[in-house]
Amino acid sequence: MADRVLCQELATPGTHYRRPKSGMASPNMGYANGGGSWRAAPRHTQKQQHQQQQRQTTPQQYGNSPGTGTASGGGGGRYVGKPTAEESQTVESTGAEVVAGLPATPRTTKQTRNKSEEAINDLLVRIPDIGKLFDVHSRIGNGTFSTVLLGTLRRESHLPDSLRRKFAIKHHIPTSHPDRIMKELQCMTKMGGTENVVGIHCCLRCDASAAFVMPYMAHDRFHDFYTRMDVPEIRLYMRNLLVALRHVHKFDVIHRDVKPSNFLYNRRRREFLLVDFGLAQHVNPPALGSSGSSVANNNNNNNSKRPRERDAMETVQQSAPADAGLGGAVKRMRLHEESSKMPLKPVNDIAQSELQQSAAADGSNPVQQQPVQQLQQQQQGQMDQTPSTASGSKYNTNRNASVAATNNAKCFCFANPSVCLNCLMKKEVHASRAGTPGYRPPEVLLKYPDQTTAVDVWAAGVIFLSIMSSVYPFFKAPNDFIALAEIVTIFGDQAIRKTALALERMITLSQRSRPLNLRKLCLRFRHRSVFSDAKLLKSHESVDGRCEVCRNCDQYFFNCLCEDSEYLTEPLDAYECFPASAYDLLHRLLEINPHKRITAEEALQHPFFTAAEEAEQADQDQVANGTPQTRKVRRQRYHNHKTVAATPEQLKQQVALDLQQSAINKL
Ligand SMILES: Nc1ncnc2c1ncn2[C@@H]1O[C@H](COP(=O)(O)OP(=O)(O)OP(=O)(O)O)[C@@H](O)[C@H]1O
Repeated sequence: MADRVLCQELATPGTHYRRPKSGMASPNMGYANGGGSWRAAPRHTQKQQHQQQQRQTTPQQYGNSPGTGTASGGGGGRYVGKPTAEESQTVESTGAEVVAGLPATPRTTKQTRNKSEEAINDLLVRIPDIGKLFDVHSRIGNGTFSTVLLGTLRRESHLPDSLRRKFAIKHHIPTSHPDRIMKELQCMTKMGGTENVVGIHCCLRCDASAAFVMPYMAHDRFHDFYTRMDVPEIRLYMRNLLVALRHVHKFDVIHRDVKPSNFLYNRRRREFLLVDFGLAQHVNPPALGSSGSSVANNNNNNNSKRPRERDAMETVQQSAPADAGLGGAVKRMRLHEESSKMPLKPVNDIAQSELQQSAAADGSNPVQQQPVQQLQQQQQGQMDQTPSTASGSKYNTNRNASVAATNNAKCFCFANPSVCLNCLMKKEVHASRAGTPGYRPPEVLLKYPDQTTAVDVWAAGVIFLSIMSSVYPFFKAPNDFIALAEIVTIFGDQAIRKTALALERMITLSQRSRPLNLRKLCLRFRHRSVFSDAKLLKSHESVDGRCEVCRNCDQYFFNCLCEDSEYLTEPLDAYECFPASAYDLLHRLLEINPHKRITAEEALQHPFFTAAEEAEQADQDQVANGTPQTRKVRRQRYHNHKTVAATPEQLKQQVALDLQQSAINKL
């Protein structure tokens, strides 16, 4: 059982540590393997992995060559301006540089340029109207189900570059299901264009191909800024992300794919944009109680599927073994049930709708307390999940006839090469797992059917964790079981067990694991070069060259990350760069239990944001009143914010102090 998996880079790469002779696990050990035992990952291997990762994420640059964009449009497609300073630093999620103006000297390889041209040609051939309306310049993003290209209006081609409006044209691949495209479109028309949520200008369709025309936002690449932001900028980034989520959640919509590449950020202009509603889903309305009555609602979850990274709806009984065994190669795409079939609006209707912010947001969040889940059981080698109770679940399927009779029946699967009859008779559980690996919350990994907007809040927490720890991606597991094990490693087994119980899921773990301290984790990662220094190890080694390793976190004792560490660890205060409230917010965003997790709305009221806002306000007031002490006050506040809280108790006290401080500031 792989319930203790050290997340990536926990063992610090780059320094050579002697293996402890005590026989304890070494910090050089990285992932647990599929069977749950620790697999040694020597430092050089980790380094290689890291380098490989770096290579994978090395920016590919796609400039638009002067010839692009003219496939069907004659000379009008040439885009011959120079990039502005701002534009030339913009990037796309796959690492491609988006040169919004024409690069004087294309900096792309031939291969990437070809890909960009291929994408342009493909779009213009499949939807010829695009070529009549737009000059398409380059590919700016490439996802599983779409390619995003940069376009400008042909009728504005006579204007100087700086005056030509830019558009992001999202070209859906023809195999994308119309319902999925329709839902994405509906999300954007209903919610977009405000509060950092991407809007849509129009949608063009020709036969099986569809393209969205969205406002283009030049943006920076997460890779380039996540380690460079100071606290005010982190605050700004997180606030804007939460503002976007609050807006989306007001519509009872779960974005389901919150990750850095879907939250665009233009550092210079301080602009933000949440994009990609391809996996968005409506929160299930409250259960009707009677068996089988809400199957259609449940089916709403199945609205979007991604065959590669993002796996959407699968039945619990099918999903995990295939994933685990085949590394994600086998993906089922059960596209669309009757509830999601809606006629597409005529193109013109959509084109005219310039992002009305019409839909009333009542703010209610019908987070339903889920009725009892039906029994289901899996034997996955590493982990069993068995719902603890049985009764009238709304997720009945055609197998529901004998449910009452079989729910409490004994299971005979164990040690048998087949699923026992009793288990075969159990109802299927439909739980969406749409989303990007690494950002899936515990409830998704536990296959809890009644997922809410808390799914997005967890993902925001993972982004925050990446920023605070300077580790991106933070979680990187090959399948959902290891993903869950990574979470267990950090948050401890108790938290997961309790949540599983609260969600009426059962999780069996082979060993216990105490939680790590998030502050220690962040600072230890952030300053990995310091804490992994060979000299530091040397200074802690005994005369015979041994150094004790913590059995729980597998770090050398002086770097122990455990919440309740029994060791005297290296002091971290000197390296502190965050206010205590940042850790508190991180804890709340990454609350294991989705029912207890903070909402985006609440998070925006957290002292991490409010204390700073009020401090700023007080500063402004003082300036307005001509008080000469502004700088001193600011310094004092900065000092306050730097105050360190080492334990959870101190952390709470610190947050209370922050609150007090903000109350004083108000006065
Ligand atoms: N409005 C926009 N302005 C600028 N760039 C954009 C815009 N929309 C999308 N992009 C770029 O295109 C990339 C892919 O867009 P999007 O996520 O919508 O496509 P996708 O096919 O769903 O991708 P993925 O499968 O990776 O999520 C984004 O990460 C971003 O870099």
